[in-house]
Amino acid sequence: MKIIRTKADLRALTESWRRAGETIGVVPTMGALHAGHLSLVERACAENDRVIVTLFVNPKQFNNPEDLAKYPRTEDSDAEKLTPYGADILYVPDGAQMYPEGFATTVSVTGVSEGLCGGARPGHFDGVATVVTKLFLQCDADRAYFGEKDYQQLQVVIRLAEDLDLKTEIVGCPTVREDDGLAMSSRNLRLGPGSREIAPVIAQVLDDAARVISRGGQVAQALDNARAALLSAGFDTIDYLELRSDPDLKLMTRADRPGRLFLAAWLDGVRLIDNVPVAGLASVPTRKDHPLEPA
Ligand SMILES: Nc1ncnc2c1ncn2[C@@H]1O[C@H](COP(=O)(O)OP(=O)(O)OP(=O)(O)O)[C@@H](O)[C@H]1O
Ligand SMILES: CC(C)(CO)[C@@H](O)C(=O)[O-]
Ligand code: BAL
Repeated sequence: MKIIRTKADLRALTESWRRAGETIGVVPTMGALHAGHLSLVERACAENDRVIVTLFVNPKQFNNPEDLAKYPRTEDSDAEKLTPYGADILYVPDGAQMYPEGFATTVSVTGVSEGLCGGARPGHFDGVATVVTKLFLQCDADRAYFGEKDYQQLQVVIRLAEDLDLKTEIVGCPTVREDDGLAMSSRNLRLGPGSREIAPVIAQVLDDAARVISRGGQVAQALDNARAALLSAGFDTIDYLELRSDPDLKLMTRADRPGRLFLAAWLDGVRLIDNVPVAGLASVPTRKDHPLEPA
């Protein structure tokens, strides 16, 4: 696997692959690779002739300077972890390659980017949409691979690829979890040992709430119970815990169609996110069954 740092070197390679009629898959990352990322790389290698993994900690998607400063940077071990997978290139552009002086364009997606992480991290999805559009074009990508752990991001990217008539097909991949259920995430590295033990409560409360809701239980009550369980386990703040329809991410107050529960919460100064599917009910309980449920 070659490490490439400039757009010009990348272009020379992608053009030679194109001349040979080869397909190109891209896996955008911010590094600190774990088995979640590697599952995307494995799939990309199975479905494309050539694979580019990108590593760029994108300043435009961080609304919190401390979060950006503390983001893990582990290029050498990332390159080592990728070696057995057969990716062709690790593309590591710097800020000047991505945002040269005078850069003045933002890609902004409405609708699916609103609320959830878009509400809690103002400007975040503009930064993501702008950088992934550039990465798809720089890599001349036929396919791009994204994890469902960042489900709202996946929907934002699907929308922008369709709206901008990009040729890149967006492939969503399931969330990879630790044995105790915690969704793998680069930010997990920042949890102390005590917090690491508490963190899987996120997956447990989401699973419990999803089960209650898909059996017809009241959404508001299930979410209140989940919030109480998180706070008593030691989480400091809950940015959001919401039921949204899937895939348009509209707020739902009952599971009358397929939906997802979305959660972002702070533990030990680290912001963790997760989501789980909620099956739509075949027969929807009426307002009479649940008089306290909001309409
Ligand atoms: N546990 C996971 N399972 C599947 N895909 C994942 C997982 N974690 C991250 N990804 C995907 O990997 C890609 C790159 O993500 P990123 O580099 O931000 O890693 P991350 O672990 O999500 O880090 P962060 O701590 O910033 O959330 C994204 O498409 C993301 O959805
Ligand atoms: C897609 C992405 C690499 C864009 O910077 C980032 O948001 C991420 O790692 O999920
Ligand atoms: N995993 C999404 C990238 C971010 O948190 O900024």
